[in-house]
Amino acid sequence: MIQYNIALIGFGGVNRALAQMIAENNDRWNAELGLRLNIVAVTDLHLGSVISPNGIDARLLVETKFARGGFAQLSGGSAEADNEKVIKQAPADIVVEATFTNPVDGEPAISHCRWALETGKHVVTTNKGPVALAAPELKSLAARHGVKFEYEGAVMSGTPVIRMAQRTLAGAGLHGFEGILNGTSNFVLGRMEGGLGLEESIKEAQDLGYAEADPTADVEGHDVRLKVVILANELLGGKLTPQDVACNGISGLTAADIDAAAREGYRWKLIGSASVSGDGGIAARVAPQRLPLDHPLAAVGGAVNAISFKTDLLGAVTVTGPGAGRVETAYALLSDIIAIHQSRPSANKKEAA
Ligand SMILES: NC(=O)C1=CN([C@@H]2O[C@H](COP(=O)(O)OP(=O)(O)OC[C@H]3O[C@@H](n4cnc5c(N)ncnc54)[C@H](O)[C@@H]3O)[C@@H](O)[C@H]2O)C=CC1
Ligand SMILES: N[C@@H](CC=O)C(=O)O
Repeated sequence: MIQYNIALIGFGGVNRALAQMIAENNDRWNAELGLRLNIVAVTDLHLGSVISPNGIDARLLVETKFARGGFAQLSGGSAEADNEKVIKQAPADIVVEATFTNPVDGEPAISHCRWALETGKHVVTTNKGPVALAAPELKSLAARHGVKFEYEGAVMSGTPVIRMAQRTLAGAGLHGFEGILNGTSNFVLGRMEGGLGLEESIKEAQDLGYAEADPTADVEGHDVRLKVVILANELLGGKLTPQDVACNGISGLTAADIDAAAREGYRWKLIGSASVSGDGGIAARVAPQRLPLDHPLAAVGGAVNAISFKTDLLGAVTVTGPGAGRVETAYALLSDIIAIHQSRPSANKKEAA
């Protein structure tokens, strides 16, 4: 059995859900995978920070109602969120970055990842900022320090599309994709079809843990734009920045637009897409589209996402699954940790034997 010490950066919906999973599943993971997770540090802008080399009881972390600065009441705790100290000094093997996504410059999450990798710690993250805006730098930093930078949850939450496409569509001639890549806007469109207003629908998505800290990023398409950049760069060999992706969200759609589409046998969906063009460039965009009801993406409802990969050998390969949610996204972090566990040299030696 291998025990991984982990540091949680940000203690909002996703990292709390991961702590809850740890409280409930360590014994099963040990039996099935030969690993256990031990939380040795947590830091959060509002709650403060705590380092405890022997481990913090995951159940106590999720069950305690901490007030602002409340980590000060824990042994080794402080009311200040000293992220740099926690990331550099905590005895963690893996840093779990789940602070807010900053779509403009990716900070402070990019710095969090840099500090971790530079001090020889693996990083797993659901934060789209570092992946969309600094992946080449962070991957090369990871390689130089012999650690991993993993980010499956940055696109489609717990639905494993990045690793799946990289590994199982290799050689199929992937040349493009289109998909529903934002759970909040898809949920909101569905609620508006049912007669609810935009603001009330967004509020529901927030309560369910789907929306970004600033939900403008969801409804204006900025979140999908980051995901399109990530997929185009990871899977199509692009070097896109968000500025390369034309972007329109759903905030301009009115109840009348939605009703008219329904009467005419269509449904509005926010679609992110990219394709390799004849000259080898990549054309990418985010825009609401009116899809006929028999289109494969038209039936995808709620916070579910779907992506259709366009390949030479298989035609379209469509994957659908959760696109947002606290537990769903925490699962992506777990899947990254398992990927790190399974890629360790001794695991590979065992497989080869
Ligand atoms: N909730 C979801 O369905 C999904 C979320 N994500 C991404 O995962 C990340 C976390 O999401 P949630 O947990 O839902 O967000 P959240 O808003 O519930 O939690 C973020 C936490 O980070 C803390 N934080 C913000 N800035 C900080 C800083 N500088 N230092 C320390 N703590 C800081 C906040 O106090 C908050 O507790 C975000 O980047 C989000 O875009 C990705 C996929 C799905
Ligand atoms: N706010 C995002 C969360 C996942 O990336 C969404 O709704 O899809």
